[in-house]
Amino acid sequence: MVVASVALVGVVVALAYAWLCVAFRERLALAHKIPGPYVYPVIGNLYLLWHAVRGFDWVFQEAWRRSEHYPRRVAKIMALHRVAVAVWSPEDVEVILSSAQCNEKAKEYRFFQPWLGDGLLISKGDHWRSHRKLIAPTFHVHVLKQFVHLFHRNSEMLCRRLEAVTARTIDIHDYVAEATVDMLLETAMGVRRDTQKNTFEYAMAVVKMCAVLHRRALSPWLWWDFLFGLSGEGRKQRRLLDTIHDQTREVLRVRRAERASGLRDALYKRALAEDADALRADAAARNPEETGISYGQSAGLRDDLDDEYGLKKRVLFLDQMLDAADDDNALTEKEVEEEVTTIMFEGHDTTAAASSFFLCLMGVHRDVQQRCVAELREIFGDSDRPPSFQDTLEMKYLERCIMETLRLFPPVPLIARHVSKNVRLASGYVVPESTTVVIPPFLLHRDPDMFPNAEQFDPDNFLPERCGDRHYYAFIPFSAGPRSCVGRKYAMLKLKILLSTILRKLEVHADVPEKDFKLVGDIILKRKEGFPCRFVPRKRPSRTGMAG
Ligand code: HEM
Repeated sequence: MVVASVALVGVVVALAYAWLCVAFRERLALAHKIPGPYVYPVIGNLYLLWHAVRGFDWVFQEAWRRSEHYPRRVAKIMALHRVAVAVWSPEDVEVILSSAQCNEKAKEYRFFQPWLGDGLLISKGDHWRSHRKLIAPTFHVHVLKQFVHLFHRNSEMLCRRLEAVTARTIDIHDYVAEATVDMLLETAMGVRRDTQKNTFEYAMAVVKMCAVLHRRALSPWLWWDFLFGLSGEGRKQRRLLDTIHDQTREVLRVRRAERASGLRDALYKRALAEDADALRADAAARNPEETGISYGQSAGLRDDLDDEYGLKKRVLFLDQMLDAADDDNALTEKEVEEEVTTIMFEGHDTTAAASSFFLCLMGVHRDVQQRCVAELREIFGDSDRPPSFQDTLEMKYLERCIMETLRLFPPVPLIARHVSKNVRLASGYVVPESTTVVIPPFLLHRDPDMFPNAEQFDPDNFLPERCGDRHYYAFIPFSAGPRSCVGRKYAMLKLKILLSTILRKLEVHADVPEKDFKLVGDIILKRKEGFPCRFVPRKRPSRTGMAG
């Protein structure tokens, strides 16, 4: 009886498999031409997921090691009729990111749905297009200039917290995560930090939520919503989402109340008054040609963040959302919540990771740190004055260090797209329709043809003369093309002000060289061991010479 049942199941599986092979023969034939690890019948490459039991840092290291087996920088994995293709040469990445047929996020992003709903990161079609048109102008550089003093004030507050723990080894991520949430609240959302409860709790809930999504993506038995809902991970997700969505609702409540009491833009106006001198100096120095804030050779790629409509309307992100909901009925209440939740996530955890990697690298490369400090002393002398927007344009070496950090440790280590029609890559392979294409900036950025000594930390990789001839798509920490990061200029400005303020006041020390970082390719790239650093107050330069 048992034998007969097993035989019956075997026959059903074999027939179903044979049917899939026939029904999807074109897709499978194209997929089989792409190199990849050995594909077993039925389970395909699913066996690779069992490596997850060895830990997620191990999965990341293993994928990195195996990528060396594919010199054309294309590889596929498959199971049944489903195919995923990874591409990490600039030419192939360009084909995918610039193609209108590849504008849709991969199906796997559905795991974000309970968290972000149909927010900009995962939405598609006309919904995405109309929301992007509303949101992009609120991150135009002319809006961002208003934020300089708010970024600085929050950076100073962070420095005071770091001064209270000098000489102790701390996990700097815990500190910058809270600070980057506070900055986001005070700038894009226009609400004062002190109107919000516990932003640290929110920041930590986001970190844990990314880990839940990562574990789910690597555990096929949790892909089914029903089973996931019953699992411990599902329960954890529900608890974390309560904290995260509470924060969104609280932000909306406060800003709505301010608008109702006629305090719209109050924060901005108050901040203007507080920092009027710095802003006046900034305006005087403003060069209309200079939109500032570059991000490597990708600066040559113009997109909707460069359009001049940002000049006409300088509205904060959250006010733009509320105007669209209250005045124009262009957004529903739910849509506003989803976009706020999306920006709250994308806008802080990415910059927290970038700052944490940067500070750890500075702590190890003391000579590079010294050059950053020397540049800051040229800009500010020995004055404590706050930075202006113009100052941030002078921070050329610091900018190169930030970009080199984003090259080696891109906060978003994987980008994934759904390809709706067959797409021929520059390498000649054809990605079949209905495929997930994965782009790992982490591997792309370590291409020795694009970056000599690709594994070394070398800020000179971003000297203008080295960027000139490099492929535009060789460095894409913010992605590229129509779905590029809407907050990239905001991020670069925030990073420059936050990191320059820290380096002006504090020396940073770290002991672990980057080759020993245990990386976890989570939704946002992290280190398994955290980001251990020590801070020491920086001595002021003497009149006769420079102190350390
Ligand atoms: C160092 C900081 C940042 C990095 C490295 C980064 C990176 C990225 C990347 C790679 C994408 C594309 C993701 C994908 O296609 O799956 C993206 C999208 C996005 N980012 Fe960022 N980001 C950063 C900061 C920010 C900030 C500060 C904000 C907002 C304030 C933001 C908002 C967004 C949004 C809304 C999208 C979705 C855009 C769309 O699909 O139209 N990001 N980001």
